[in-house]
Amino acid sequence: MPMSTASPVDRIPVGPNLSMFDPVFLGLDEFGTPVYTPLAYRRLLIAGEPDGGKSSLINTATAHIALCRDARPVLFDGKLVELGPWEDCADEFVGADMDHAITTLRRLQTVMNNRYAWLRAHGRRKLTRTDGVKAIACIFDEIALYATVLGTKVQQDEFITLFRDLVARGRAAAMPVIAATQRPSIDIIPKSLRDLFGYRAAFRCTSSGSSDIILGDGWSGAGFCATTIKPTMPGVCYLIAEGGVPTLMKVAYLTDDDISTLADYAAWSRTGHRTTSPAPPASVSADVFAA
Ligand SMILES: Nc1ncnc2c1ncn2[C@@H]1O[C@H](COP(=O)(O)OP(=O)(O)OP(=O)(O)O)[C@@H](O)[C@H]1O
Repeated sequence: MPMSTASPVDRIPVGPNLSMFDPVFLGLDEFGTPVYTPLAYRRLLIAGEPDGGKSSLINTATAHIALCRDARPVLFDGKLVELGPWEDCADEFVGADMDHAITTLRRLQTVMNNRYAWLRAHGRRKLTRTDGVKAIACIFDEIALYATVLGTKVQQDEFITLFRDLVARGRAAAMPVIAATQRPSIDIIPKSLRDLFGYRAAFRCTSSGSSDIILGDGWSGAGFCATTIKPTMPGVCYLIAEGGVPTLMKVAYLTDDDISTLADYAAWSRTGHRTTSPAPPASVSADVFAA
């Protein structure tokens, strides 16, 4: 059968078996070693000044999640443009709408409670790959918008309470959280919330205090400070993992074209509908996406 005209789908290697429980390639460390982390049980905080490269990390993670058969992405993006390309891959996409944000968080809390009830009934402590339950990956960009700008004070407080509960309890229920902010300040990321994130990425900061708010107290004094990342080094961050030492790394970069191509493919593999053209090429069999 002749190949159909080249389309975005043709350029993507078919990978129908990606799993939320597989390690995700995030980038390279300063020695050129690939940095991988599984996301299924992670809470990842991404913070730093504007233009530091937070979007590249959030998009790299979102791309993996969108391509996983066992993941259900729930996206919050008050700015609409960061996660917007992935909307067709998401179970729920929340924009600059506080009512929608709170309703969605309440639904997530209910699902989380149900998952905990199931775990308890089965004498288990956490969901695993073999349970056949999909991970619900909750991705927020930018949290400050929901926590301080949109809606009323009462709504912002409810948002923060529900968000904190999701971050605190989501892990065992296979409901990982990835949250980004360009405001690494104590009012947006109080220590009690920061410490719930086992993984934290500090992109360029303008003060050692901001860097410590992300990485943890004392790291700037120990020589790990995101103020040393120059404006000419977008995509470079310090990544700290539970109990470890911050690693300087450069995150993988997806161009806007890469993102739209991947999102198109992921949307088609999930829904049968393309985001940018009507049908997948005949050269790609739908069988490879069977559960
Ligand atoms: N990993 C990377 N490699 C190379 N260039 C990068 C990388 N990440 C980001 N950049 C460059 O830096 C620019 C700003 O990056 P990005 O939009 O991700 O920053 P940001 O921290 O998300 O900013 P904002 O907070 O304003 O959304 C990008 O347009 C891109 O040109």
